Amino acid sequence: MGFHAQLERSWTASNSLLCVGLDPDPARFPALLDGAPDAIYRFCVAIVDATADLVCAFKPQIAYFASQRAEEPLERICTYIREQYPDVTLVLDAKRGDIGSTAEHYAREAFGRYGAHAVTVNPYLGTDSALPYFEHEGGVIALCRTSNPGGDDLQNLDCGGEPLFVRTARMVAEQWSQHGECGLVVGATYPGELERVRGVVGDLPILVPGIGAQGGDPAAAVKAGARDDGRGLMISSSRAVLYASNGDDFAEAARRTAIESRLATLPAGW
Ligand SMILES: O=c1ccn([C@@H]2O[C@H](COP(=O)(O)O)[C@@H](O)[C@H]2O)c(=O)[nH]1
Repeated sequence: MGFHAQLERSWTASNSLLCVGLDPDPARFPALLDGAPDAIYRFCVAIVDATADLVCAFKPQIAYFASQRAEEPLERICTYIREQYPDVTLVLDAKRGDIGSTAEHYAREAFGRYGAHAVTVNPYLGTDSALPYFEHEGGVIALCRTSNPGGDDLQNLDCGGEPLFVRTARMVAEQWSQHGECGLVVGATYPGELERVRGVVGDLPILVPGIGAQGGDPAAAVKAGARDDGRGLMISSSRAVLYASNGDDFAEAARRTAIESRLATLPAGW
């Protein structure tokens, strides 16, 4: 099943726009996992089990695993999500971008090694850098207007009468989408830009990080970015859910925060 069909299935099954990000930081783990064998895997699986019925997507961020030499646990976590929660979409947050011959390997990493339904990419190298991903079934989610303030440095530069992030959205919707299934990343911290991107990209899915720890307003993100049918968004929160408690109750606390975040991101009428 392709990325878009998988995501529609996830929205139907969960009635949720919430995506939980898996950004495991052992320094913030509860004491019961301190120095424990396989702590990253156990932490992530506990979070996944506690929140899977509340989310449309999980989004592991690869740097948190690679910096801990934990790519092999990440493989097992991805397999676990795919096997135990087939209704949930798996987005690998990798933000790769390189020339085609190297991008081929990034695509094999995301879709072959980790079995992601979609992967985030940096679009800066242009259309040919994305083509190797489209040799696979998975989706390509391009950075468009990132959630950090410094995103303005380049993404808001004038680009022939429109900001670069709008030009990026247009490129993905009009050119990349001819080759395969796409989406975009727009931060919840910039609802005005999110609304503008939705106006350019039609029904394409938008991954929206920036609620929770980064302070984005979930309701404003839904209002700005949801499609007419209320779908179209994966609104992502990582640290606020993962580290809701650093006690033995971390999984229950994560679930409580995920329940609140799901409610805060429910479109009107759902
Ligand atoms: O524009 C972007 C793109 C990606 N991210 C990633 O999302 C999570 C956010 O974590 P929080 O703890 O919810 O702030 C993280 O993995 C980032 O790498 C983003 O924040 N903004």
